[in-house]
Amino acid sequence: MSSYSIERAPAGGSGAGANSHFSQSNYVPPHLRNRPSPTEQPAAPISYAGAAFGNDRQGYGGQPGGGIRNGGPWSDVNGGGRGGGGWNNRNNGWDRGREREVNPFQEDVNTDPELGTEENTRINFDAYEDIPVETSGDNVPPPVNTFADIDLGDALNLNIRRCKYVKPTPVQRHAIPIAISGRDLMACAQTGSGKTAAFCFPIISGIMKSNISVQRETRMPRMAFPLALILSPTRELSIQIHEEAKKFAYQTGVRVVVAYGGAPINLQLRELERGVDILVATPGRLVDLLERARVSLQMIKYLALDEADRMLDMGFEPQIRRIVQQMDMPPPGLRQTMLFSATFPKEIQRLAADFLSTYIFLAVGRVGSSTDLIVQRVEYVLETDKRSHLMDLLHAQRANGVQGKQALTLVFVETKKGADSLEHWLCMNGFPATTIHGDRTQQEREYALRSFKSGTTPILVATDVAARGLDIPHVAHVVNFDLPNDIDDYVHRIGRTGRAGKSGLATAFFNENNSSLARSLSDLMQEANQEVPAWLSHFAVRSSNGGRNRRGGGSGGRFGGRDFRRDSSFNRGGTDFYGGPHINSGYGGPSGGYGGGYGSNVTSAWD
Ligand SMILES: Nc1ncnc2c1ncn2[C@@H]1O[C@H](COP(=O)(O)OP(=O)(O)OP(=O)(O)O)[C@@H](O)[C@H]1O
Repeated sequence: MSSYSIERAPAGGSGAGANSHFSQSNYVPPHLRNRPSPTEQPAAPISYAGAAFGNDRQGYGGQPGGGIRNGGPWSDVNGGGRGGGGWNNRNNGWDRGREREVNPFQEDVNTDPELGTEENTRINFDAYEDIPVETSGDNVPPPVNTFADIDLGDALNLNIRRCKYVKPTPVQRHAIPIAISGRDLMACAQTGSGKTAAFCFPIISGIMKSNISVQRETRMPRMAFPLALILSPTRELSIQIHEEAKKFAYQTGVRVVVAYGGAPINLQLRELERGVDILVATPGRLVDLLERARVSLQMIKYLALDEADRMLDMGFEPQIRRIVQQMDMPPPGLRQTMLFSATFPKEIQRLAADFLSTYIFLAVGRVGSSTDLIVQRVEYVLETDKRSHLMDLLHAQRANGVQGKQALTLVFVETKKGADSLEHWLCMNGFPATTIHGDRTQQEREYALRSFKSGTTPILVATDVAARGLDIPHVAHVVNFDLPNDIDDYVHRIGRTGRAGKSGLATAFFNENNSSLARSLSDLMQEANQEVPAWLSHFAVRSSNGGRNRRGGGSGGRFGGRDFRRDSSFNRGGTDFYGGPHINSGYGGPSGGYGGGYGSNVTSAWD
């Protein structure tokens, strides 16, 4: 490995971030881009009304609990106020003359950012310290130990302190310097380990520091020209990323907008018209906006796919190809592309290489592994006994005083109908529950999430729509009432607990119908130092000739997280995906790799 200095990043590097001159730039906040040139119209004097942080809009009309925090983007527009545009350590956020940037920290607003004594500082970082890290690719920039080791800009640094992030998590330590240096990145790190910030910080910082021309936008005033696009597979996850990104971008002058299906498009169009730097979107709604010619991707400098393996699997891949390859987005090399997930089957890695330019592969922990912060239990339960078994678990929790807002239970089922019926049954039996799945309206889905988060209904019955990415504080227990067919889906589901250094419990109901998962489940549990019941090991042996899943259950192969470019079978035919074997491995992983083939589980696009 040749070491790489961020300060010495070449100005003409492969990605957009390579233009990281840290000098004062000509960056123009989006609300000013359709105006005459800044030289003709001097910036208004800064008059940020820092004390008033109220929001004069309500969430959904008539819905209880529709406060600002959980109101989602349908309620995040405030009224008047005035402030100054600005970037980096100028001290203000965007301002359209009519509108002031809402403070996303809300009740934290008067908290001195220096006083980092609250929730996120209690994160158990020791839990992450001995995690093996693998990086591969050319000239991998070295990791950092503190946020201060990277010049992210004063305004962003202040927001990091407001979030009470005292130090970077391992994926942030490695991924942020890579992304800041302008390199494309495929990053894999365990659930709940801080991947959102790992791609948001470099994007926000890059936009703050960049020289962006306003030329193209002035030609088509009704069309939005975002500089960064963050795609995610579900509406709720896009909403969450938007909420996070708004916190990180507060008073940086960088404006973040969200667009997702199921919500009125007119409101989203209005938000886009007001200007957008970072667009967070689900693929279906974005295609709609592109077809209406209300968004152009020609100025995209940063593309991030969250849950990238899901975004590139069979349910979404055509839409993603359409957005990334068939519209007006700059090609790899002219944009910077970052792919993040906790799981990355090799077949998907190979596909993903189409979207990347000489990228760095980063794995923090083994690809697809679960964190050992989660205690995993598997119980043999016949289909007919599942309800009474769940009831026993819930009664036991109640008897132990584990209930209410501080101990939420998320129950995964296979079907939407099953979700509704289980929810009804739980409510009838004295356990307030709600449900989230694809047959509910978006309003109902968001309301259900709020009701769950607030503890009003401390049980949420969900399909896989809630399996990925959702960061819900206080989920103490995940129950796989119906196990998924794919071990990666299991990893994401149980990852709704045990996040950010906190511990959690995951219970799975297993029976003959789940035989094909036995091998990979028992391997996964073993790897995470969990107790594997003897009966599950028997199932694993029995099913290892017939089972088929991503980890190679059928082939008896070991699962190992690593860069697919290191696997010679993927390099047959003379394609050099790799561009030089510069491999830094914190652990001597075997070369087995996935190998069982990517299952033919077609998942529908959820947005
Ligand atoms: N440096 C940090 N210090 C403290 N808390 C952090 C830090 N970075 C992230 N967090 C918190 O950790 C939690 C999990 O982060 P995040 O949702 O980004 O995880 P993730 O890796 O994307 O998970 P998933 O794979 O499930 O999507 C969030 O509540 C976030 O605010």
